[in-house]
Amino acid sequence: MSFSTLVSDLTYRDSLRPSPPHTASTTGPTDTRSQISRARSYASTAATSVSIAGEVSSQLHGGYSHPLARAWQAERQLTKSMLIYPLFITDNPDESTLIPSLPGQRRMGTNKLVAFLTPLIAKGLKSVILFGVPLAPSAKDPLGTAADDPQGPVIAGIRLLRRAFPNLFIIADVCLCEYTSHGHCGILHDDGSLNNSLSVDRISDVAMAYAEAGAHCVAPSDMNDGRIRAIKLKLIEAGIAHRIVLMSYSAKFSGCLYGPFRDAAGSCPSFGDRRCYQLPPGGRGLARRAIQRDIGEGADIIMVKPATQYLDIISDAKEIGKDLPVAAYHVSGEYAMIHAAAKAGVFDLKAMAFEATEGILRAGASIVVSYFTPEFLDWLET
Ligand SMILES: NCc1[nH]cc(CCC(=O)O)c1CC(=O)O
Ligand SMILES: [Zn+2]
Ligand SMILES: [Zn+2]
Repeated sequence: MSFSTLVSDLTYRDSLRPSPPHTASTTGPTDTRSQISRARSYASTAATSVSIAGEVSSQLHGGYSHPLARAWQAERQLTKSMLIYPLFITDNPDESTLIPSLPGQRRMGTNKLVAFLTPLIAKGLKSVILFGVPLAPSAKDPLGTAADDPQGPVIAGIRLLRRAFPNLFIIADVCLCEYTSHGHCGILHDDGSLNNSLSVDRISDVAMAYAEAGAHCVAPSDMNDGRIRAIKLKLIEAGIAHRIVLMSYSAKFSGCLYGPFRDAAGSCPSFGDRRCYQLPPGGRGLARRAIQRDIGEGADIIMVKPATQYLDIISDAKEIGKDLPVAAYHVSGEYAMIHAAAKAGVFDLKAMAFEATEGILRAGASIVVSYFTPEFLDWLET
């Protein structure tokens, strides 16, 4: 064993010795004195700077005892401009109903939007994502015709919000499941499977209609293969690609966390499930391929959804797409779980909302779609 290995080995073993007990958040004067004298004794006994460094680097609390110093430990601190708030807009203009499975969230008609959003915008709301909810059963058909109805809730909502709130960034979720009679995210073959090419044609037409109505961003959440490329090409052809952000739900996993959303949007499939077009929860490689593909097809932002069960995917997305922003959707089931657990006394709602959202940022996201947005506008200063 060489001298330097011996020294570092001794230092390492010393660091394993029990240190004097101290209180959780502060280090008392005795403790500090004993550290200094121990550090000095290392310095004076043969031990080189290696062992001093070992002793000193075991002390981490000093770097984060103050709240500001704690905040500085995060690579990305949560700010209001990172948040996107989901809005469910119904085809009944005067409707405003609480959604039972999404505590505190409402389904609203266009006549209710301005009064609802005015105070939120005053508190710093920067962006919303719109979902259309046709309530009339007659509004649904196999092609999801209502999705781009010029009088429908999304297009009417975009026009209205652009006029009422010139600084609000408006995102339109693009999918057919809210509008199809079968509740699937595309157009089907006779055997009930997705017809990918017809679906992509239709989805890209719907995206164009939202972009032309004034959305700043279109966000296809359907997962049909090739839809990003199809939308980008149509945007280019129409000469509006330079002013529309294309946000792809690239890594969207199937699972049980979308239940409250499907309640809210009335988009539960009438048969089967979404497994053949949403990713299997264990499919990390598939998610990486989907992210790579969507970047190659022209996505400007990539999204991972759900969020807290998929932090590794968010981190993969940031690594694969290091030159574009990564968004995460903290979905309805995650929100409902936090509410239910807080109500049962498991934890404090606000503390958990922060912990979950900070985890999402730490993993690599810089944009978060969150039902907690109105609360964060109260909780955050900037
Ligand atoms: N394509 C529809 C869509 N867009 C966003 C969500 C989920 C959002 C949430 O759960 O909050 C869903 C549900 C689904 O795929 O069934
Ligand atoms: Zn869908
Ligand atoms: Zn399929």
